[in-house]
Amino acid sequence: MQRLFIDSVSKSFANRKVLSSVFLNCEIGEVVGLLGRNGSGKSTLLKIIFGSVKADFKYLNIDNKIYDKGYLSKNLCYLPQDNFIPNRVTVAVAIEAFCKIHKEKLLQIPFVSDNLGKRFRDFSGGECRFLEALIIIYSDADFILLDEPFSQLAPLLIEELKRHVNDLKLFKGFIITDHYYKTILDVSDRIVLLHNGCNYEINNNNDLVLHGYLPNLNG
Ligand SMILES: Nc1ncnc2c1ncn2[C@@H]1O[C@H](COP(=O)(O)OP(=O)(O)OP(=O)(O)O)[C@@H](O)[C@H]1O
Repeated sequence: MQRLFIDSVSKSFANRKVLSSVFLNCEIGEVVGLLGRNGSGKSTLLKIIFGSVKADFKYLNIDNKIYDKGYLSKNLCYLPQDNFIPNRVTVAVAIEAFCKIHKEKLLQIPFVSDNLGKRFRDFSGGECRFLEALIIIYSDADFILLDEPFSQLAPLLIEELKRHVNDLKLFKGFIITDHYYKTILDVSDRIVLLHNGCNYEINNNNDLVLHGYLPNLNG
């Protein structure tokens, strides 16, 4: 079975423990939603899996091989919180760099095929985010990490992006974090919450209240 898991993750910044013995796993065919309050360590955890931040300790296993940095598996793609495709690059060149296996499907999306020759600097912030997210979702990697893919998108594009994640999860495993928590609840097969440096499996809204993510509106 194709599976990514990371275990025993601990990470401190300047003596402040952000992650403490965290576990997260993802299989092909599932979307794992990662929730947590501001500063709970969601981005740090994704960066540790990808390999751009070094953990104090971790055990990372992708398809039964141990990795120090996930990107070395060549089977992991990551959408960071900030734009990552340089402004002068065209949509066509960016697609060429990331997408071969699912390229034809990506080119069937009108907003993509209509704008192949345009550079990223010619799009609005939300349009850039949408395109970057699509390119990562349709990349060749089996495991996809998405850090706030919905954050700059208007409702129609959020719905469209959710559809693409759903279509591609036949071939891939996704770990997605965002503060649009209802969208995360909609698109995910299971939810993991980071709180006080630890991971919690979430089964319903009450669990989100219990672990301090949602306010308790019943007093
Ligand atoms: N390079 C760094 N140096 C020092 N502290 C850092 C660094 N990166 C992250 N932190 C701290 O680690 C904590 C977790 O940050 P992280 O960005 O992972 O949180 P997050 O859950 O993604 O937050 P948000 O939802 O607000 O984006 C924060 O308190 C942050 O200030």
